[in-house]
Amino acid sequence: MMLELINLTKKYGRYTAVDNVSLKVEDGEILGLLGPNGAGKSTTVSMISTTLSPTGGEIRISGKSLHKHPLEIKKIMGIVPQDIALYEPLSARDNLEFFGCLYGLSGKALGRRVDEVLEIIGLQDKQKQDVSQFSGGMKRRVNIGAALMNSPRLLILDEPTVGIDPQSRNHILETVRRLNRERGMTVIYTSHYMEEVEAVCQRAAIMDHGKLIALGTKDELRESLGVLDTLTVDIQPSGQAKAADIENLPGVRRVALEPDRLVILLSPKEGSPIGILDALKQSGLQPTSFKYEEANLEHIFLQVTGKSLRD
Ligand SMILES: Nc1ncnc2c1ncn2[C@@H]1O[C@H](COP(=O)(O)OP(=O)(O)OP(=O)(O)O)[C@@H](O)[C@H]1O
Repeated sequence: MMLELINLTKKYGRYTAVDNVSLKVEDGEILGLLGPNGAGKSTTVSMISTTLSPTGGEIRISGKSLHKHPLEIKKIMGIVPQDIALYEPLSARDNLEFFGCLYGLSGKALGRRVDEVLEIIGLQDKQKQDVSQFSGGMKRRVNIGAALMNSPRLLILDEPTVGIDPQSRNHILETVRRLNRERGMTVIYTSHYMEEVEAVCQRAAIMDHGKLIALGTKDELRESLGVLDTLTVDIQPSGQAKAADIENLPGVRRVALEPDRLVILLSPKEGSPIGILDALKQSGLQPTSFKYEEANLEHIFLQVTGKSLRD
């Protein structure tokens, strides 16, 4: 077990920003931390990175209490904060060297690690340029590089792709996947972008009003929350469909009947699209084509928080 939060709580006066959150992150896992603005994601991440101290509860990393062993544990963590913290007049290489020194590296070992990290973040060609000349996306990559200098086993990224160009964004997503795949790095990834979390993370934790309200793989969340999938079936315009008949099929929750199309909301737990298509054929309808859309994280999020992530 890489990380365990046990009843983690943070209060500001009477306001509870993180409310009794418990969760476990396995070794080698990428966990997405999702939530609308003010949900408590950054506060949670700041407690894990020791920049904030909890009001209650406990954080364990690799089985050890963070409160009791902060220095030892910080050696295995890399934190990429939301705000970029670099020395603008220095080059990318000098910035990485600086962070390496903070982690106690020096001499040849430092030089080697800087080369490795420049390769990981894909900025070997630009290593001599001052960071002040970099785009937002390139600065973000150097920021990630700084967190990688001590070869962390647990990497925590707080909204790493906000407001950057698509090329750097793709590079960052691929870097996270690569670090996880090739080095078995455990990653916590907070984001507003649902498709990023779907593309990168094995599980997602959804927070709202300081509470953890859902946790699991996309399929687990769909199942446990009863989120509905959508089956759209094109039918011969001459076919006679009766909404009532279709609504009685297993798993069907709602049917919209159009002259040449049926839109069916289906519980994946209780019914299958194949079963419905068969039943439609048997009742004399002729489906000409169909589209099945599984509920994605965006739908799941909307259902559990009642909000869209990009409000
Ligand atoms: N120092 C503080 N004093 C009082 N309230 C605070 C303080 N810091 C944060 N909060 C409040 O705690 C809540 C959680 O904030 P947090 O930054 O953790 O949310 P978040 O999920 O990271 O949102 P965002 O995506 O906007 O960063 C917010 O309502 C915020 O206003």
